[in-house]
Amino acid sequence: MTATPRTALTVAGSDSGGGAGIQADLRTFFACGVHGMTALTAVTVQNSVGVHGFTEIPPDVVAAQIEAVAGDMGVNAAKTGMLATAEIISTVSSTMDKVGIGRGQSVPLVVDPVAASMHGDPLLRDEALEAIRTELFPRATLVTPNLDEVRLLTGIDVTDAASARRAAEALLAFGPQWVLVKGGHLSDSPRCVDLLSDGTHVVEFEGPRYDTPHTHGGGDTLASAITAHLAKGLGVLDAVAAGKKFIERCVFESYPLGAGVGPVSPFWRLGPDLPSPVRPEL
Ligand SMILES: Nc1ncnc2c1ncn2[C@@H]1O[C@H](COP(=O)(O)OP(=O)(O)O)[C@@H](O)[C@H]1O
Ligand SMILES: Cc1ncc(COP(=O)(O)OP(=O)(O)O)c(N)n1
Repeated sequence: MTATPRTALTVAGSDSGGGAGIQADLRTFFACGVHGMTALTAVTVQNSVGVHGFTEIPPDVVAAQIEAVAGDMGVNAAKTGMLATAEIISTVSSTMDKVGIGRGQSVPLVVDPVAASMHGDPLLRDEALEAIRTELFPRATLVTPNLDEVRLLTGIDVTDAASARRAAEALLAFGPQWVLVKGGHLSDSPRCVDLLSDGTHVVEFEGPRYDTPHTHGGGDTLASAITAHLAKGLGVLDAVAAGKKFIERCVFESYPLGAGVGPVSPFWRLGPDLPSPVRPEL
């Protein structure tokens, strides 16, 4: 018997293609060495070419999943991804308070404000954006929007470092402790720069931009790697630094699958004997 591992909870939707959503979160938690737990919010019909529809889980069932694992197994850090509706967002927000997860409580909460897939297919009902701003963001230790989500949430079009800083300030006004503005979509930029701010510290995490179309699940993988490192006891700055290093390599190791966009790969972390695009014969 070994020691009890650290635990991370993801509250998110299922991607039937296995590259994003709860599947990406679980494989990232595993690769980062924490025990992953799930509260499913929606079932998407999804593959490499897009999201063909989704069905939500009843809010009381979402709450029951969170309470079941928090009460019995304990949660060291949590993240939210696709939440689909305003009702689910409200229920998740109040349940997080009830079980002691989120800003001002002992367990950190990472909020990835998933609104649409990379193909532009909606993953959030239109009326739910306001609930993300007013109910979820004030409870977040860290929020991790991509540039499309920044535009939806603040109206700010991020084109450079100065507008990324303005966007971070606008997002901090909704009440999260930290904001990470992800720069992956600035495809004109030769480097991928993610800007982290709590209003006092402003840090740019800069890395290479790999020339690959296969970045499905990148946002989920980054947010869950950060969550895993928070679960292991790192502070936000160190957890984001570790998450950025992790996602860089996952993008480098991404692989084609299906006719469209393939997923980023956390397999590299698990050693040379596991399936990896660098060993295509497997
Ligand atoms: N081509 C790439 N090469 C290296 N890192 C990338 C690449 N594309 C995105 N990233 C990184 O992956 C993470 C997710 O970024 P982004 O694509 O902006 O979010 P999302 O997947 O939510 O749309 C960020 O850390 C970003 O810098
Ligand atoms: C079920 C589900 N959740 C989230 C996403 C979006 O994931 P993300 O990591 O932002 O990746 P891309 O959509 O950019 O590939 C999803 N597609 N499905």
